[in-house]
Amino acid sequence: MDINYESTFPLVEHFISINGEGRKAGQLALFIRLAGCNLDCSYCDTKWANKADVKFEKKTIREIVDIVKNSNCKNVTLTGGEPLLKKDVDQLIAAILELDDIRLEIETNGSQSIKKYDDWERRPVMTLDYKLASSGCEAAMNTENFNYLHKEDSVKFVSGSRADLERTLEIITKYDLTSKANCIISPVFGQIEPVEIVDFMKEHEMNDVFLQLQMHKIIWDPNKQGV
Ligand SMILES: C[S@@+](CC[C@H](N)C(=O)[O-])C[C@H]1O[C@@H](n2cnc3c(N)ncnc32)[C@H](O)[C@@H]1O
Ligand SMILES: Nc1nc2[nH]cc(C(=O)O)c2c(=O)[nH]1
Ligand code: SF4
Ligand SMILES: [Mg+2]
Repeated sequence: MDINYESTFPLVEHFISINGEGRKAGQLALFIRLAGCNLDCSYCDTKWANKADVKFEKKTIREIVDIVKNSNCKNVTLTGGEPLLKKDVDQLIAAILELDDIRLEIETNGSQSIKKYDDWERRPVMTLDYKLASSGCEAAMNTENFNYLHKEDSVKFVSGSRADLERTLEIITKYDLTSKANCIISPVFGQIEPVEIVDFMKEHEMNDVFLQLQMHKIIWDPNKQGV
């Protein structure tokens, strides 16, 4: 792929923290957060980054690659907002993957196609949300994406109710998702007790599914930015 290193992206923040979510939870990671989203999930903890008037810095691919190099982090998470919406994001992804020894994860909301990455020689790891009813955005889900999952990818179900958990089970079963990728259930923070999720997993013998709590919201104030 030809990479135009002068292409720019709206960077709202970048920081090093422990990854609080997903299969790399607990490891240090550099987070690169881009502004703007096509969805408006009821529970979104990053609504500020999606506002039309959010403050951002226009950063070129060259500058973002420098941020990655200078971070000395092996894990890099590209998030937002919705990172896959951005024009030329594939060039940004390819440029980061050109660096040695970098594990790149994309946090994506499940509405954007991941098909085109399927045959990349080096491909980022996808953490793909399936938005449930309590998000208000389930209609936007692109289930064709389930055909393009790789084993190291994750499908994340952020659940806020018993109805969300039942739908999670239905979707995992219908698309045989545990055989395709890691399946993760995470509570909508503060909306459902984690024990209710564990009880549901036990009740339905969901042996191949991971429960995940957003670790950064336990370590720091849940509303703190930049962690
Ligand atoms: C802020 S989103 C950005 C990436 C992308 N837009 C998405 O939704 O996957 C990153 C992750 O945070 C999760 N998230 C957002 N608000 C949350 C909340 N209140 N409780 C639990 N998870 C939340 C999302 O579901 C998503 O998995
Ligand atoms: N510590 C920490 N881990 C995270 N993993 C995914 C995040 C995200 O917002 O995409 C996130 C985040 O915002 N903070
Ligand atoms: S898709 Fe992600 S960033 Fe967009 S509103 Fe939902 S949780 Fe927030
Ligand atoms: Mg977050």
